[in-house]
This record gives sequence, structure tokens and C-alpha cells, in this order.
Amino acid sequence: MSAPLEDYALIGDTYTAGLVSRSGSMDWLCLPRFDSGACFARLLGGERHGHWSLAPYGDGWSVTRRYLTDSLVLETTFRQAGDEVRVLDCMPVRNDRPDVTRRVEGVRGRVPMRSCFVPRFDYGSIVPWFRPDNRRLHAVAGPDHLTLDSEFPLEPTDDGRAVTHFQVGPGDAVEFHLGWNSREYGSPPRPGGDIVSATRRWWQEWASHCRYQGRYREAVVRSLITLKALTYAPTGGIIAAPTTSLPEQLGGVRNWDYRHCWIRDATFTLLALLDSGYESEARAWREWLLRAVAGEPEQMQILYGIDGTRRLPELELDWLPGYENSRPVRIGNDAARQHQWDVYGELMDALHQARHAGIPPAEDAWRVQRKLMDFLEGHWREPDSGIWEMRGPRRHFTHSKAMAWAAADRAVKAVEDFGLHGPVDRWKRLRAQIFDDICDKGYDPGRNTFTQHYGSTTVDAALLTLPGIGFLPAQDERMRGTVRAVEEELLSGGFVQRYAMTDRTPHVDGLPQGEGAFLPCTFWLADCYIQQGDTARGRALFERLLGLRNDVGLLSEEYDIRAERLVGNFPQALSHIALINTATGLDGHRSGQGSRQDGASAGRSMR
Ligand SMILES: OC[C@H]1O[C@H](O[C@H]2O[C@H](CO)[C@@H](O)[C@H](O)[C@H]2O)[C@H](O)[C@@H](O)[C@@H]1O
Repeated sequence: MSAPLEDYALIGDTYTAGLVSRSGSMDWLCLPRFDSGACFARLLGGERHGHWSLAPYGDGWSVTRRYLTDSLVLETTFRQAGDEVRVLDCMPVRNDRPDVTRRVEGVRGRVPMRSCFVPRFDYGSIVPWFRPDNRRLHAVAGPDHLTLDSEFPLEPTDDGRAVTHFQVGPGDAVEFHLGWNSREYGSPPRPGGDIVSATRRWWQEWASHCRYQGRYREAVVRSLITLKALTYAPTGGIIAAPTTSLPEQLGGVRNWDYRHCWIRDATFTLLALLDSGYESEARAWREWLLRAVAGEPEQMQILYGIDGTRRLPELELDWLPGYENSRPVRIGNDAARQHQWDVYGELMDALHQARHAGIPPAEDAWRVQRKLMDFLEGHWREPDSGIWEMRGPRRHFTHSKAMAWAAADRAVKAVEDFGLHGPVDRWKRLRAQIFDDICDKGYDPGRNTFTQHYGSTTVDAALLTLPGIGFLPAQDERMRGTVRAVEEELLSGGFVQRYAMTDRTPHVDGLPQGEGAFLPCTFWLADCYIQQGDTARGRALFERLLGLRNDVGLLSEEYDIRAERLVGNFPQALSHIALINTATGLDGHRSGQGSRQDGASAGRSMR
């Protein structure tokens, strides 16, 4: 069985990532890319689905963990009586092929250690052939070829495991290297040099460019490093999380594959990176984006594969029982076929922010934006699946319309602020039309709140982003009423649900009821408090959210209030983005998703 989510730490090489538990077991690793089949899938099943444990032998060891300062090198320290040993885990940022380095360092006493290597390709389903070769073990099946290098002879057992026992004393260091090779690479040379120090230095150099110097620096830098680790270096694509099917409710069916690039999530990531001083990532993401959406605007998808692939068919892996028996385990994501109008606004906004940040213009950007605007003009009145990717009927989601407003607003500003060419008067009229439409149909004057969708009687946490995009100031009475409605309807145990799942809202998402509180939405509520001037309240909520991070500073997508556990895919970009934004807002630099609040006046002036 897997460990609780809180027990996992992330390592990665900006091509793929793995999760290591407190007890030293690597229970999730997809090779060679984020979206490849996992060779360790115990996270979603049991020992037989693949893992690699490296820890002191026997019971009774206490464990502490940390990342080496400002890096993605994980240090796990095991102590018992007078004995102490540490394991350093990392993936060197890649030159050609993936490599996991695990270094054992003796500190005190003579510590008996055990490495148990159980690779299972294709998400735990395929037992490889093993071929020992002195201190190297080959594990091969189909397209996959792992090599495990060690200082000890590695002998496989009949049940497809390689178990090694050894001892370390003070000052001893023992390293294991796991490499993945495709057939054409053949057998790679043994890795050499001080890989752990080089990897630590790489991350520290990267983190040193962070502009944020406020009081939450440690949490912000950890979040930035996590976002960088979720970036696919060859294309600049940014994944939503490195896992699939970690459930939104323990034992539930809301289990999705997040190892893909959502325009929405990636755009928010881009803005957080840009605000924190990381322009080259922003440029790389823009290249990815422009390539991915190239073609006819009606063919634009809301999510793509990490290399821009469009087809992401959703499959269920029936041999995996799922994290804590949460079936099904899915790969691929059918949300790729949905229409969600908010992504047009997010995309237009991100390219606008990139211009504001002085990122040199991309050749095709404005041409693509104009085509997308033509498309949106003809379609914004249609219903969509909304930011939460509802699998129920399409609706007129108020947040989606507000993001269509944001798209029109940024188109106008591109002409007015940057001198780009376009039908600015037409776009101004469009912006005003959408604004009026929302205020007429997506606002309930009786309750003084915007509503989830046109004509609905409930609210939606996505509406908390309206001040951040500049639609209305947070102090506007309608926004104050909306915040109050969110508090009344969606707050549970102090954390915010995305939307109500009650008998009043049947079939809104087409799924059985029940999921955790959504952490990004709770950060958005803190943003609204700060924007309304109630900094103390915003800070208190923010610090409560910080308290949900695990011991190495990571957050999942959701939080199960009753079980007091993190749930959903892990670590999740959206949660870490929201953390960075709120921290930045609390330090007075800005609040909300991006410095976009100048847009509100433009919308209203056209009424
Ligand atoms: O809850 C239903 C949907 O859940 C996933 O979508 C959520 O995650 C996305 C990635 O972080 C995010 O962009 C979206 O706003 C969230 O609702 C899942 O990917 C969908 O397939 C599913 O319908």
C-alpha cells in the first residue's frame, strides 16, 4: 500500500518527476517523461506495482526530512538510539537521459541498510527481464530499459526484485544510480562526479533569481521550485501535477490525470514565474503555447500533451486498485474535448502580461490573438463546461463570461497600450456587451451576489477571481455580496469548496457528490480579504493554509476537512501558484492572479 500523501516529497529533472516517501520508498516515477508509463506505481496500488525502497533495515527508526536549502535535493535522516544515517535523493537536471541518484551517508554508528528495487513497467503491469552485469543490473521490457548501478553485486530474485543489504559507518558514502535508456541508446556509461552537489548548485542558482524577499520567502521559493520542476524543459510546457488519479475524495471516483498542460494552469504558472523574476520560463511557455494553439481557433483545446499533442484519450487502468482504493485509475483526460471560454481570457491576459513585463514580442503572438478574438466574438454567448470542467450539461457559467470580458479587455489594451493594430472600437463594444450581459444574467440583485451560472441560485468560488482580473474592484458592493455568499455557502471548516454539491445543484458536474475543499479557491478568498483591505483576515487564512503544507512544503489540490488530510493530485501547480500570489499580495506588491486590476474601470466606462 502507498503512504499517506503528506509523506511524499518530489524530486525531478524538468522532464519528469518522482515521489519518495518518508520511509525512503520511491513509489511513483514515470520515465522518460512526465506522461510516460510509471515504472514505480505503488502510489496507486501495492508493492507489486513497483517501488524502490532505500532505508535502514529493521523497525524503530525516526525520520526527519528537508530539501537542501533552495534546492530539489531531498535529504531524509533516519535516527535510532546512537545511530544516524541520511539518504540524499535527486534527479540531475538532464543532459540526455534520466537518472535518479540516491546517496547514503553514514553519520553515527554502523547502520544496516537495505535497498529493495522492484521495477514494474507500464504502471505496475509488466515484470521486466533482469540481467545482472557485475555491479550493474539491467531490467528490460519492450521499449523500456533500466540500469541500476551500485557498488555491490545486484542479484535479482525469482519474484522480480533486487535486494541489497549493506552497512554504513560515519563518513561512509554509498551511491545508487538508476538510469532509463531507450533501445537506441544502448547501455550508458556509469554516472560519475559529485552529482548531488552539482544538482543542489543547479537549483540554488535557479532559486537565487527569485525577486520575492518578503516574510514568506521560504514558502514562496519552495513553490517556485515546485513549479519549475513541473515544467517540461524541451518544450516549455507546464503540467498541472506530476501524478494521475490521486482522488479528490478518499475512496471516490473523481480521479484524473494531471500530467498534461492546461492552458489555464500553465498561464497562471507563467504569471507567478514572471512576477517572481523568471522571464526565460515565460518565454519558453509562450513558445509552447503558440505552437500548441496554432491552426484554426475553433480547434484550440483547453489542454494539450507536454509536447503539444492534442489527442489525450482517457483510459482506465483496471489492474491498479487506486490510492487507498480510489478507483478508477485514469490516464489521459477527456476534458481535452471540452469547451471552456475562460482559457481565451487567460491566454489573452498572459500574453498581455508578458508584453507588460517587457518580454520581447513573439512573431506570431498578435496574429494568433486576433484570430482567437474573432472566434470568441462569435462564440462567447454559447454555454461551456466552465473552469471546473463540469462533466454535466454545458451552461452559461458566469466566470467563463467574465474571462471572455477579460479577453476583450486585453485586446483593447494591446491596441491602446502597445500600439498593436486591431478593431479597437469593436472590441470596446464587445467588452461592454459582455459586462452588461453578466450584470443582467449572472448577478442576483435579491441576494446581492454573482451566481455560478446564469439563472442559478448558487454561487461559485471561481467568482472570487473577478477583482483579480479587473472585472470589478473587490470593494464593489456586488463583490462584497459575492464574498459573503461564498462564505455562507462554500466555507466548510474554514476552507472553500469550489461549488456546492447539494440537492439544490443536481447534475451540475455530472459526477457523484463529494470532494475536499479546494485549496486554490481558499487562497482566492484570502486575496479578496486583502483586496478589500482586511489584511489581518487575509493573513490569518493564508497562514492557516500554509499550515496544511507537508513537512517539505508541498500542497496537493484539495483538503479533506474531516479526515484532515491532503487529497487530489500532488503536488499541484494551481495550489502553489495561489500561494505565491497571496504571499505577494500580503507583502503589498499585488493581490490576486496578476496585476490586472486596472481593467475594471475600462469595463465600466463603456456602460
Ligand atoms: O473535477 C472535475 C475535473 O477535475 C479536473 O480538473 C481540475 O483540474 C484541472 C487541472 O488542475 C484544472 O484546470 C480544473 O480547473 C480543475 O477542475 C480534471 O482534469 C477534469 O478532467 C475533471 O473533469
